[in-house]
Amino acid sequence: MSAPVLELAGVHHAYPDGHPTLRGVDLHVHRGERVALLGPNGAGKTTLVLHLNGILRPEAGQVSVAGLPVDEEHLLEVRRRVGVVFQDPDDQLFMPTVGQDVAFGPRNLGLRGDELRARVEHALDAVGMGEHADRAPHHLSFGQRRRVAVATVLAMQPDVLVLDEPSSNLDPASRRELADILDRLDVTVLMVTHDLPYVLQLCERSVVLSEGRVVGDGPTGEVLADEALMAAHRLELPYGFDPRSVPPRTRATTQ
Ligand SMILES: Nc1ncnc2c1ncn2[C@@H]1O[C@H](COP(=O)(O)OP(=O)(O)OP(=O)(O)O)[C@@H](O)[C@H]1O
Repeated sequence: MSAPVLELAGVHHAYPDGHPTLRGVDLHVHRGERVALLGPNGAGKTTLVLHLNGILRPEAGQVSVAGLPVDEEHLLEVRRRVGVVFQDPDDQLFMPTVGQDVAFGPRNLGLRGDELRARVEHALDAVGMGEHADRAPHHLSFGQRRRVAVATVLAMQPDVLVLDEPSSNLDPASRRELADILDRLDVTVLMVTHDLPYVLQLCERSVVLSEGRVVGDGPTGEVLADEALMAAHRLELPYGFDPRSVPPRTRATTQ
């Protein structure tokens, strides 16, 4: 089996106020996997994500991406390889047009001309926004802005796409459209979410984080059917939703 594309080993973290957030997290994600990171409010999910691209550093333990330690020396390469789509697309869109926003990252990598144009087109097409390259991001709907935020990350051709609450604030149609888009992408995914039906649809594996520790990790159908685990960590499926009624998502991982 090849080295994991994401690896956290014994990761501890506390914010400057001393509040401990991660208490010895071990997590391996292999290429091709789609993993949901679940857990109650305050479990440490966003804190964990911020360790993947070096915004936060562990007090103890190691984080590595595609075999590279997340440290000062490897930061640029790590940030190319892990693309994080934050919850608010407006944190990621700041250029006058959609096309310029999507071009921003690859341009910083040195791409120019036809190569840059092709990269932008491909990323916008992947999220169904190819027709909108010349529009101003602030003229788009929230759902369209979230898709463009995904495209800004895809344009970097990351090894891992990390999504923080991808379905939040989307109407049902936009939620479904984004699920279809994510389902078609051929990239390793780590998705932080409270939307458990989304997880059943998109992620074959689920990891449960609670009070800064991994307390569950397994096939999504099994994790969500574990009533004791779910109740202990404030995870609730919509009323009447039976995780066993959804066929388990299976994907071949390239290991
Ligand atoms: N900048 C900060 N300074 C101090 N404490 C923080 C900071 N950011 C988060 N925390 C605390 O760290 C803990 C973990 O927060 P985090 O945002 O990682 O949780 P989460 O699992 O992503 O929660 P949610 O599901 O609500 O988004 C919480 O107790 C939170 O109050």
